[in-house]
Amino acid sequence: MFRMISDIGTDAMKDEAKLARMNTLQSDIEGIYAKATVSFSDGQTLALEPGLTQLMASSRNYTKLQEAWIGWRDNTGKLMRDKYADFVTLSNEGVSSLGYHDTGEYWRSWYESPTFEPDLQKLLEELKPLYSNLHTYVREKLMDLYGRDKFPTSGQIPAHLLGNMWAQQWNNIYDLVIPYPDKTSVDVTPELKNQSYTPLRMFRTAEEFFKSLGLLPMPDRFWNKSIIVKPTDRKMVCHASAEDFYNQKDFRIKMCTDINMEDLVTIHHEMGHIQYFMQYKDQPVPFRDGANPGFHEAVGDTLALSVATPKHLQTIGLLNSVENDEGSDINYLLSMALEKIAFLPFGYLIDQWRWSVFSGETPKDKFNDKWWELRCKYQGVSPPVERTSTDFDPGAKYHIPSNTPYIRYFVSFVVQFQFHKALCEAAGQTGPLHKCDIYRSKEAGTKLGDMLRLGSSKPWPYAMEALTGQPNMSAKALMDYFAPLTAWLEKQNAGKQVGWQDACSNQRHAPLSANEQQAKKWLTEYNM
Ligand SMILES: C[C@H](N[C@H](C(=O)O)[C@@H]1CCCN1C(=O)[C@@H](N)CC(=O)O)C(=O)N1CCC[C@H]1C(=O)O
Ligand SMILES: [Zn+2]
Repeated sequence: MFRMISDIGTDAMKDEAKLARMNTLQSDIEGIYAKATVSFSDGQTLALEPGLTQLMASSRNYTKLQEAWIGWRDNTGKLMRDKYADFVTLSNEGVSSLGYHDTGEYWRSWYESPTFEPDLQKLLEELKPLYSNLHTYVREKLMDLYGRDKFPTSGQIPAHLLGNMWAQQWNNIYDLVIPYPDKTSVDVTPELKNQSYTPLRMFRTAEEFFKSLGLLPMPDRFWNKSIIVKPTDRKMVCHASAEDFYNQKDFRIKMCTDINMEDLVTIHHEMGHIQYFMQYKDQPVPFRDGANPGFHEAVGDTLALSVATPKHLQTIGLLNSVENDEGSDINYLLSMALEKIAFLPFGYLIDQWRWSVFSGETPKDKFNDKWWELRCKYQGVSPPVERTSTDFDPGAKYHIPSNTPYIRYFVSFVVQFQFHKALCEAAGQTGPLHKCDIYRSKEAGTKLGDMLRLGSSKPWPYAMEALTGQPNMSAKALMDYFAPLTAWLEKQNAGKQVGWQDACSNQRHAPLSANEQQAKKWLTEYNM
């Protein structure tokens, strides 16, 4: 039932005036986020999409990145803190009449599991070694590029250097960390541009993958009513989304599509929601949901695990040659780790923060301290500049002002590898999981479609068992997928300080002395 009354549901809020106040606060907060831009010292003013997103992805100028990072937070979160605190109070009052202690408890109830929180913690712990090894490898490369004196002695990576406004996924710094530069590079963004792909062609390419599995095509109304490019005549929240109009025929995507690989993956993500909406459209309305919210997030990403393979990209003409050697393999696995492994602590900590706010554990004057306590501890990222309690950095991330729960993405990034493994088996693929492409497999499509059609009519362990043969969330498929990379990273990091201290320190590393620089240069050349 999460979808129908995901915020509170009007029927839950007895007091009309309080409901009106809560909705006003929510729309004020969303309005701040929607209108925010950053004006730079050089006179340039950028909106989040495409300007700031492209800058965070492609700039290698430490100071420019820092200016964008601070400016975005000054013009979003910093303006929301007090309103958000009032919103939390009213949101909790709303759910208390539904019988929940607070909004966080209500949101967790959608997973229908008394062990949901410890299960999540166990998954994160299982995945921590792989994340720590990736973090260490990336940190070393960034220290070489930006200088050790920019990095805290406690081991975190400054959050503005990871190619993304929130450091949530690091795929945009792939070129800075690529293990074997002379081997196949999987980034097809240049090729998308060379072949003058348009947003529509990107959407048609995604649809063709779904149809190749025997899944449902996008209906005409979808193509007529969706908005897939940033409108020039009016303001629109560009953050990509997919909506179900609950009339069994109207399903739409809104997205300011940029011509790059990241957006091609996002298109699959959004189209995965549409496919789910359509597959369960004949269920009674209360069952027109995902089996749990994480399942809804995992559909499109699961298919994108096939689409992103060099083999598939070659099949659709976006990669002209595929080399089958260890170096190309590691290059590919690292690019996937920058998107999937890097995300895990981020996907976990957003609602750890929010649940602690809803429960009352984190009061308003501790909002930002708690946020950086979690970011430093779980994600191993640090703020580029000192933060104060009047900052409100959580508010700089879409899902906080839009009040969209986030643990669903952590669940999705785990279960999508279970789904991928099950569909690869159904498709009769036997090689390593990261090379599997289920393209054109009707067996895989039937298996997935059968699970999607259930909607939320069965408990999610039933749906999980129907698809994968067992009822639990498990990190095993994800670990199997990345196994070759794990071994390679451990070798790369041998002798290095792996990991970071829980708390971020303000102290930075001393710069290398001249002869230390020289020694490092020789070492690097020698290792080559
Ligand atoms: C880009 C994506 N946009 C969301 C999504 O598609 O989930 C949008 C905004 C919030 C909910 N939403 C919807 O479309 C829902 N209506 C879907 C549904 O009905 O369940 C997004 O936010 N992502 C993708 C990766 C991680 C996360 C991020 O970018 O941080
Ligand atoms: Zn989604």
